[in-house]
Amino acid sequence: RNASAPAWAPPGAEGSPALEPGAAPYGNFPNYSRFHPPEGRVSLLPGGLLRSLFPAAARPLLGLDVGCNSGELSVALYRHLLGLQESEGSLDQPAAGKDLNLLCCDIDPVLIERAQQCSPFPASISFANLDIMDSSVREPFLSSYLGRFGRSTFDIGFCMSVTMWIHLNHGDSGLLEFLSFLSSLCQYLLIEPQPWKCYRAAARRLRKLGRNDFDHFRSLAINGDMAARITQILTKDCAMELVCCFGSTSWDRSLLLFKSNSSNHEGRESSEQEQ
Ligand SMILES: C[S@@+](CC[C@H](N)C(=O)[O-])C[C@H]1O[C@@H](n2cnc3c(N)ncnc32)[C@H](O)[C@@H]1O
Repeated sequence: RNASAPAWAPPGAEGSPALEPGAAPYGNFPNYSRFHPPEGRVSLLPGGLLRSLFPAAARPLLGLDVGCNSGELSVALYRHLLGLQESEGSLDQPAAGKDLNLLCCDIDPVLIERAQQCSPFPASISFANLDIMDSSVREPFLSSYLGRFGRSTFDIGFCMSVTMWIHLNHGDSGLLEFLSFLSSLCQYLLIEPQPWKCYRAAARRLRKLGRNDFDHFRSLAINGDMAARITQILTKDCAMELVCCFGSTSWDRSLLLFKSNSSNHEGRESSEQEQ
């Protein structure tokens, strides 16, 4: 690794002038998808996933992508889950027989602007600048989006390579609050947690630079096998069950799918009503 690149940067980011050390304290790397391409992760998900998770849903499905960066993974997920080919644009009918609306948010307004400009599916994928940890803003914002569909929760949430940044910036309590919030908001949750070695690298690099933003790091009691810890929190404290682990990507990260056991989710209500 090039000494001038941040240690928490994606592999291959060496020497990129856009990745100045300390320039991305939230993991808000520009061009992130170039270094951590979406294909490596979406290809782990079965194409018919939505149909198997929501066999009875007659209405459009709603998804929330937290920490979407400039949207490349969001668009790839949308295409993959609906069975659309790369060449197909917004006029094409989803082949998987499901209608999906995605709300994608990120704390970085510049990344969101880029995502909005490049989105091939503006009618179905919305990008919004939102700090998901700011409850005074997120609650009205998300309620307003859900309200447009007459809903109060999402069918599925995506949280890909985001938990470490929430954890480093907001500590153990922030991570617990974040997971609890997501589990109350989404019937299913797909999470790609960063492993602990990434934390060490991120904190070490910023410490060397004299930054103390990640003071939380030394006091984190939630540590070690992060996939196991996050699974434990979601299943013990957040009334979710682990449905599936889609395996590790070549970057040693698991894709974990959880399902809420709570009866608050409309997906369950509507499929029960339909029977
Ligand atoms: C490492 S990138 C992952 C991007 C994308 N999810 C992927 O996996 O390709 C982490 C993203 O989370 C965003 N992020 C971090 N903290 C956030 C917060 N509190 N609210 C919203 N987005 C946040 C960062 O800006 C960054 O774009």
